[in-house]
Amino acid sequence: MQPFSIPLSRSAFFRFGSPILLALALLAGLHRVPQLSSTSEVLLISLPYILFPVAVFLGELFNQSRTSLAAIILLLSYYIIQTWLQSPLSIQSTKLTYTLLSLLLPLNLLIIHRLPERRLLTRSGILFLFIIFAQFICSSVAISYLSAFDLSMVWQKYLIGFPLISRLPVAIILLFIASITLHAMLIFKRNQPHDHALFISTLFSAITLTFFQFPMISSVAYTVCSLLLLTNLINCSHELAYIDQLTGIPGRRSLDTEMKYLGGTYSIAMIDIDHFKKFNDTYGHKTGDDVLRLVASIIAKEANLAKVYRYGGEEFTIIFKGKAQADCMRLLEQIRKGISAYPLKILAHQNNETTKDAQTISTNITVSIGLSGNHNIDNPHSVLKAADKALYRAKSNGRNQVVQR
Ligand SMILES: Nc1nc2c(ncn2[C@@H]2O[C@H](COP(=O)(O)OP(=O)(O)OP(=O)(O)O)[C@@H](O)[C@H]2O)c(=O)[nH]1
Repeated sequence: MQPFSIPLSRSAFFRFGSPILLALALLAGLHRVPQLSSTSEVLLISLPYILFPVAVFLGELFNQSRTSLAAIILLLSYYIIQTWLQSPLSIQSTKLTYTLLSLLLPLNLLIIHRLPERRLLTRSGILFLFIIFAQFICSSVAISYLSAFDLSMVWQKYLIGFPLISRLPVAIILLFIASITLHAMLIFKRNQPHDHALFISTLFSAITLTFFQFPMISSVAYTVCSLLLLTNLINCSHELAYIDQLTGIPGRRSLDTEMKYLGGTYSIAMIDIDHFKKFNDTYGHKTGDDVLRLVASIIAKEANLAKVYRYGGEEFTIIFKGKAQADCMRLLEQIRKGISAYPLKILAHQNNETTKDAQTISTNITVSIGLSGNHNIDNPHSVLKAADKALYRAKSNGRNQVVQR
């Protein structure tokens, strides 16, 4: 179950909508490309050569190797465009290079989804890079061989084009549309950072190759694309630091940051799952993880506007800004009752922790809650300590209850 408090920048709508809006803005501005000085032109042409390697490096640093691979492919395709596609497409070898690049690029970006999220220099990463290299060599050989023949008949017969809109054959435009749709569907289905990265890469390479007749299109579109990939990676690093990976809600670091800025009236609640060790021991660690995710999502949903954090282990913290202790009791009781009444259907993995051996069981869990407001306490850490003491009392009073300071 997914947590309910996903920030806008990580939502599927944002990950889908923001590149689309930028792409539309870019398309709308295509006819109005300003006259650039030669220095600005050189700078613009150089930007993707600088930004994509940075994206490869950051992707490796933040364990996002699929984003790194996408950046490598885009860097290579940009090099091909700048080196071999600056002559008119009426030249046979240029046309062949353009067609092969437009065909292979979306296919390779699709393949990346199938690769495991490992570092670049592991077996799957090296194998993929070798396949890219092999494609490059085979394409070069094919282009130099086929350039000797007149292929205009084949071109017209099989790759029908609309020269007024695009130099790209309709079949390849359709391939781009299909792969963009697929990447978009994956964003809405599972919303992983690399789904966003591959969607961006396919979208902007499609724009470049479809509207190839516009001057500087590759430099502008690839620069926007590399900046979006970098933004995606920076977002990932923030997520790694501040979001708890298991439950998807903010983690301890977020809580520590928030505590520094707490002022005025506020209250803090500490929530602890009862007999959680027993869950792990009886049903296995994976079931324990499922329970943690579920409890996090129930608390995040019920807490309304209050901020929820995973404090660590099976403990959660809620910060109620602007609320005195007494004002939080009703909501906390609601959370406690909500969790204890939840008909848990969990996959019990037993001793052998494989999904195949798992069976569904129905059970219930309870939580104990300690609450403290900041009345007469001078700093947030002491308030949290007081809430923790109240939680301890809730445990020793028999669990499944809310106790205030
Ligand atoms: N599955 C899973 N278990 C965790 C995680 N973090 C901590 N735990 C387990 O949480 C359990 C906490 O157990 P205890 O602190 O003894 O508390 P308890 O069993 O909940 O008992 P009371 O708090 O006294 O009701 C330990 O078994 C930890 O291994 C996690 O991320 N996943």
